[in-house]
Amino acid sequence: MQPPVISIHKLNHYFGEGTLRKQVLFNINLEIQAGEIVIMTGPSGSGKTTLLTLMGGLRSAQEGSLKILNQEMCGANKRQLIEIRRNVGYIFQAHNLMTFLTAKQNVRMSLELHDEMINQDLDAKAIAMLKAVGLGDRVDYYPEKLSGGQKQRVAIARALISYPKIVLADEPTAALDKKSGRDVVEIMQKLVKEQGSTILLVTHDNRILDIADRILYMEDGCLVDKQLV
Ligand SMILES: Nc1ncnc2c1ncn2[C@@H]1O[C@H](COP(=O)(O)OP(=O)(O)OP(=O)(O)O)[C@@H](O)[C@H]1O
Repeated sequence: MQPPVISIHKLNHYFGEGTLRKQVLFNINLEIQAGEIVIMTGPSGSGKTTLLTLMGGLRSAQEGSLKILNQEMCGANKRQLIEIRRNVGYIFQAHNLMTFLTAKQNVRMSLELHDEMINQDLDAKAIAMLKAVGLGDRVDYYPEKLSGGQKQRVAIARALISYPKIVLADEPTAALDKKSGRDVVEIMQKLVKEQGSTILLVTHDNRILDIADRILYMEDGCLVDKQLV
């Protein structure tokens, strides 16, 4: 059997220094296998985003063990964090598209960061990915000419075009109406299953819980067992 994509053991995390130091994650234990769709939910301030950013190598783990693709992130240096991020696709609530680039250029840009892509037809790859998210007729549009759902689909195309092993999504439907939110998560679900990626999605949106293989519930910095569906 393959090792888990993410393996967390007795993880604690703190913000602040000295007397202001505050513990926000408490004894987190978690394993996520390749190909799983995992949704994490729970009250505001419970620590979901903090855990997500640790799992994406966006901040370094302080105490306990956090392995991403078998690489220990606890005490990792900047170079190791950057290295691991190459395997992760990020999708945020605010899609963070570059307003001065078209949909195609936004998607293409994420491939330009990969050395092995030099000499490949990046435009063709970006267009194919935009088609996969249903935006084949919008490749040359600037973000301001796209709806919220369309912008989020560009963000998905941008995150998935490099076939990341791990996809992290933080509230990807928060700014969307019911129909667009549903479309967006179904596209994500389909593509990550096709690519064999693992997805971890943080949400308050109860309407999308059914796409998950597993639901985690976070409360006061702890992962708790709770039957949700
Ligand atoms: N950079 C930071 N510095 C200090 N405290 C922080 C920082 N980021 C988060 N916190 C605190 O850590 C705790 C967990 O925050 P986090 O954003 O992880 O929660 P969350 O469950 O994602 O909340 P939400 O659902 O509202 O996004 C909160 O008490 C928050 O105030």
